[in-house]
Amino acid sequence: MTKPGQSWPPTDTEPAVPHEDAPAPGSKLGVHYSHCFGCGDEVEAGLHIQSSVAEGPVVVSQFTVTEAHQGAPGLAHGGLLACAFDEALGSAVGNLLRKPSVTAKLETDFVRPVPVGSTLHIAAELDGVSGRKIYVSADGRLDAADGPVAVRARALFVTVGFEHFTTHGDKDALHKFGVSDKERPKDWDINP
Ligand SMILES: CCCCCCCCCC(=O)SCCNC(=O)CCNC(=O)[C@H](O)C(C)(C)COP(=O)(O)OP(=O)(O)OC[C@H]1O[C@@H](n2cnc3c(N)ncnc32)[C@H](O)[C@@H]1OP(=O)(O)O
Repeated sequence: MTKPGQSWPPTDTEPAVPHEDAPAPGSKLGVHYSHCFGCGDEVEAGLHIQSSVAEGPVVVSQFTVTEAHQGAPGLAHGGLLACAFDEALGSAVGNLLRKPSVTAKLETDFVRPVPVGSTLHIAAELDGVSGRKIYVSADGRLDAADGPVAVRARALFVTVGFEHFTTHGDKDALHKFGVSDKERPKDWDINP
């Protein structure tokens, strides 16, 4: 992917304009799937990320690091932090554009250690769209929205069809969303 100093997005893009049905700035975003490791409320050791819509094509998320998320003693595991950014970036894409999309590429810069007990404030912004490709980036700041940057991330999401989840996913779990083998629910316009 891009290296520091290279342009981002890496290709010509159109502005990422939020969908007319996207939640308004200030809206809290709920759990998109209760078993999601990033936001799900039924995953005890999950990240329990909470997100809301901000001004601009931006979603802000908070993630508090617990002992379940350690790599070194008292410090967050880098892979866990990447996971938090995947969720925060995906939440911006899914909720603002309302197109089912999956992460194709995720790049993280770990700028400073993130201790257990600290809360990362992640601001994810849609940077542009090129066909099915959606470019999005985020900063994660320690313990306050204006705290020091601890992690930065950039990602490419690719919009997929309904069949991505029905073909590759768990059909029984999808039935929870009212998905049959043939029919897509009318309101199923973001990721399950
Ligand atoms: C409200 C909802 C909140 C949701 C939050 C959820 C956050 C979590 C999101 C995830 O973690 S999703 C799970 C992790 N990701 C995956 O499992 C995706 C696995 N990969 C795939 O399924 C396919 O590779 C993929 C759908 C991404 C692309 O396959 P396709 O066959 O549909 O498309 P194609 O390979 O033609 O790629 C489309 C475009 O993207 C480009 N592309 C794809 N992968 C790329 C890559 N890795 N790097 C750069 N470009 C890439 C590709 O070159 C092409 O560019 P062009 O249109 O310009 O030709």
